[in-house]
Amino acid sequence: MGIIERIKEIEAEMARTQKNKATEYHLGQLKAKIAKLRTQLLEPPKGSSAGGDGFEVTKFGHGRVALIGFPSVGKSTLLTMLTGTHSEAASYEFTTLTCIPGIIHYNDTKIQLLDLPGIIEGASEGKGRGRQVIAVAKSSDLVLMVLDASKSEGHRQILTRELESVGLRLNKRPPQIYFKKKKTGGISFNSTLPLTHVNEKLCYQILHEYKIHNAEVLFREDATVDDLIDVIEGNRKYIKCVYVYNKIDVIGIDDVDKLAQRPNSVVISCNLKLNLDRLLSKMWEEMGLVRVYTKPQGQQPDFSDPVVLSADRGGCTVEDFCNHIHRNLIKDVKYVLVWGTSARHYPQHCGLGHVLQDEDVVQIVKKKEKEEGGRGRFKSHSTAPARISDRQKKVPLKT
Ligand SMILES: Nc1nc2c(ncn2[C@@H]2O[C@H](COP(=O)(O)OP(=O)(O)OP(=O)(O)O)[C@@H](O)[C@H]2O)c(=O)[nH]1
Ligand SMILES: [K+]
Ligand SMILES: [Mg+2]
Repeated sequence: MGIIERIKEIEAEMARTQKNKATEYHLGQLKAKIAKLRTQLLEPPKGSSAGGDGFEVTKFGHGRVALIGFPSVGKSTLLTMLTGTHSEAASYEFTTLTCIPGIIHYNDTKIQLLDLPGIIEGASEGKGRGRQVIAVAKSSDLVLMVLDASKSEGHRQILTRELESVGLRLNKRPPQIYFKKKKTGGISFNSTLPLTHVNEKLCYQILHEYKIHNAEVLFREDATVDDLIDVIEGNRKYIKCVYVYNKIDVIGIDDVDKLAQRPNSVVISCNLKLNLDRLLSKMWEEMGLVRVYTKPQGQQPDFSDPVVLSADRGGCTVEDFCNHIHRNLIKDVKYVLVWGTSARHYPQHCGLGHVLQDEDVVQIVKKKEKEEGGRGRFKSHSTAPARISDRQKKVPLKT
């Protein structure tokens, strides 16, 4: 029997089993069995080079966003509208057969947008190009799940299930469970608060299923069995998702209103160019990019070319900022001056651990420079600011 059939069989057994106190251990065990099989399913078949027939697209820009959705919901139309790169759109399904990258220029940053073939139920098990599409989703910083506003809400659930079954977790943060395998000592099970979903025995049983007999487990939140399995598997990818309801031109205003009020959702119409600005600003917000402008001593900051940092990827501290400019810079830095929302007063003297925020301006004071009387060797890009916000106007030239 193949892995998919075995998963189906266990799912059927779970559906048959009544949920109660007496069956919770058995159900937990079955969940762990399915999780193990799904992980097996993700491993590339023996003898094949990993991801050989995937959609290899080089990462570009400050972040990557993937368009995921059923066929003909308008993914390609949207890519063409937002990036200016043409991607063929037509009224028949599976018009797009590969991955097509475009670039969104927004807030002085470049974001790579990827158009992809439509996926359908069963994608995670290899239907259509589902596996390749999902692999691209996994490599992204944000998923835009494109939905047809006139179609059933069930599509969103089906797609979410497909993505979840391959280890993607949308709009969730990693469970607050500390888990560490040990060589000896048995299982130590602790929690910092009362648990309502998992007890010691259930935890043992799940670990037993994974043949783990020595480990430290500490629950820091009232997590579920599924959370515990996610932590044990350790290969989950936590990714943000915005639900994009396209084609609102074909539904009534009341329905548009309802969809717009759903969490993490944006309603748009590509045909009528409705609400695309809102989509872009939501996308930007969710990506959590932090633009930091460098200010050479005695000059205007360069407001056209920010250093772009991200809390999720690489971090946003002064140290991360310095490493971004040059990997050897850090050892010469004495302190930095910071203007912007992260500063308590202007300018604030900050150390390497200071966490920067979007649109901060930073001047680096080097160890040597100070001794030499502050002659800046720091690279200046331009003196003419391209765009100055009110906050940025407060940065004095002289400093
Ligand atoms: N009414 C309406 N139709 C739209 C809108 N956006 C796209 N369409 C139409 O929907 C159809 C499918 O658009 P595509 O962009 O090809 O959709 P897709 O999701 O890329 O489709 P596949 O590549 O086949 O998965 C086309 O006929 C588009 O003209 C919209 O806002 N409103
Ligand atoms: K299409
Ligand atoms: Mg398409």
